[in-house]
Amino acid sequence: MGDFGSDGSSSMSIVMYPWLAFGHMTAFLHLSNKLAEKGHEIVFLLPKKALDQVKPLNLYPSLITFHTISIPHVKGLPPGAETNSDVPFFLTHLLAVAMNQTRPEVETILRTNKPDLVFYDSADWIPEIARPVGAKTVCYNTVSAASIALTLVPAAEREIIDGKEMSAEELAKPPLGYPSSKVVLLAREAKTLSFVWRRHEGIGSFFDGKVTAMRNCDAIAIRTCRETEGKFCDYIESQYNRPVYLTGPVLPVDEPNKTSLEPRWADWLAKFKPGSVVFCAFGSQPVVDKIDQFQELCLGLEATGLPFLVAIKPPSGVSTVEEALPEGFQERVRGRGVVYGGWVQQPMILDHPSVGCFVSHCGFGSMWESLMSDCQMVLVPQHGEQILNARLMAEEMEVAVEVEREENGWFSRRSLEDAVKSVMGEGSEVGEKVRKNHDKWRCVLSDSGFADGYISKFEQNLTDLVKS
Ligand SMILES: O=c1ccn([C@@H]2O[C@H](COP(=O)(O)OP(=O)(O)O[C@H]3OC[C@@H](O)[C@H](O)[C@H]3O)[C@@H](O)[C@H]2O)c(=O)[nH]1
Ligand SMILES: [O-]c1cc(O)cc2[o+]c(-c3ccc(O)cc3)c(O[C@@H]3O[C@H](CO)[C@@H](O)[C@H](O)[C@H]3O)cc12
Repeated sequence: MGDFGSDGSSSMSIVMYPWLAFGHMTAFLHLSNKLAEKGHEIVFLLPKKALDQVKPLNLYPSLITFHTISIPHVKGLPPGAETNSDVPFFLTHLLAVAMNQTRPEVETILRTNKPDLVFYDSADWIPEIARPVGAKTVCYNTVSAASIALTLVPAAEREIIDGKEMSAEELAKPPLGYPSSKVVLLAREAKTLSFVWRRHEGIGSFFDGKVTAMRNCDAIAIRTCRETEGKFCDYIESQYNRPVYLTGPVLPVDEPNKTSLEPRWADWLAKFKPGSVVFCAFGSQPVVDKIDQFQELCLGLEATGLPFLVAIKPPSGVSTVEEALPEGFQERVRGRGVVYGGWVQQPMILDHPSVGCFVSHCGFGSMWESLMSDCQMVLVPQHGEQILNARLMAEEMEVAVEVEREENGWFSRRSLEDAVKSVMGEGSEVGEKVRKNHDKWRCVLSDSGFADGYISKFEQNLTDLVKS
């Protein structure tokens, strides 16, 4: 490599400051590992509370240094809230306000470290404080290109009259030039997008923040690849007139000395036949909010007759998953079904030989992990972005089955049971089709040169950017 970096060394010095959500921090850390593997130095900014959970993912402690940031209390947030997991969805904007208040601390860090590059996704003021220290900025998006293309491009701007909420039809309308008729939302699903354009005092809307973040950076990066989302990436590039760099899937590789699956899950899973267990996980944030929908999920899995392991946050109104379980459920499924409210090692569970099906909320991280796994996939997306990821997987790539919902958005135990049986049942036509397509995609994505090729190209893009 040529010489680059402000001090003329051959390694770049990078600061990362992801949005205060585990799905984002985890994705930024996986990318940090890939860049550290190439010899670059990273200072990773995160809230204190997140450190214990994120630290074990650091594969290069000598090159990736964590720096904890104090997240101030903002009126209206639960006491001690530091990440999205501590905050109900409708208060997320207050967490963004709190993140904005960390600006002076981050500014000091940048002045001290004088990095070559700063990566961020939510803190749209990063370019203003990075430029004076000579750093280039990369707005790194850990969500699908499709979800950015549908709502977060200049052409998706909406005129909000007197703070009036938009109709579902208005929310569902793709922006001019949007490149897909399949990866779209039904009107009832688009209601979950109303948060995107809703204005909040002192901070504007989510749309304003993201558009500012992408307009002001030196380059936009997206955790995706051309093979799955090329047309969406081209659309974003044309909308922002900024270079769009792709990192590829950026999944953690199997390390020879990696930690093993917790014995309690390894031992439990070992009791079942290969490929027989249904693993169900809904990401790092509480997503199934209503207790009756939470119970329907449990009852649907019970009805499949298959062994199952669920990792999910409790719904609103209760503090543990046990309190939310349907009556008599634990007794009925004892020995073959577990619902757990804590953190599990999802990638290792997906890798376990006994696990044959993944019921997922289709967060973008989970989407990549499931594509790389051998599991059959059933999708139960909850919010706009996850619904778009699900459409990409079920409609464009045809590698998964999405659970059917009723007009009011409700999914029944029966529809979940049917979806699981359709992919797990022997001789099922749908099951065969998605398995075949999934196998093809896994082959492409797990080819030894595929992910490495993306990272090498990405590193070259960064090098050119720093030198420019
Ligand atoms: O118990 C758990 C829960 C989650 N995880 C990991 O945490 C990550 C969760 O990320 P996901 O993207 O799937 O889902 P989240 O809902 O947490 O993320 C959210 O923010 C990031 C976006 O890219 C997602 O699309 C959005 O849903 C995955 O890598 C998953 O393996 C665990 O390892 N254990
Ligand atoms: O729900 C969403 C629908 C959609 O069309 C786009 C997005 O984009 C993002 C996003 C996040 C980060 C980026 O760098 C770009 C886009 C979404 O992010 C999620 O927003 C939630 C509300 O603030 C937040 O709770 C969650 O942590 C984010 O992952 C959502 C949509």
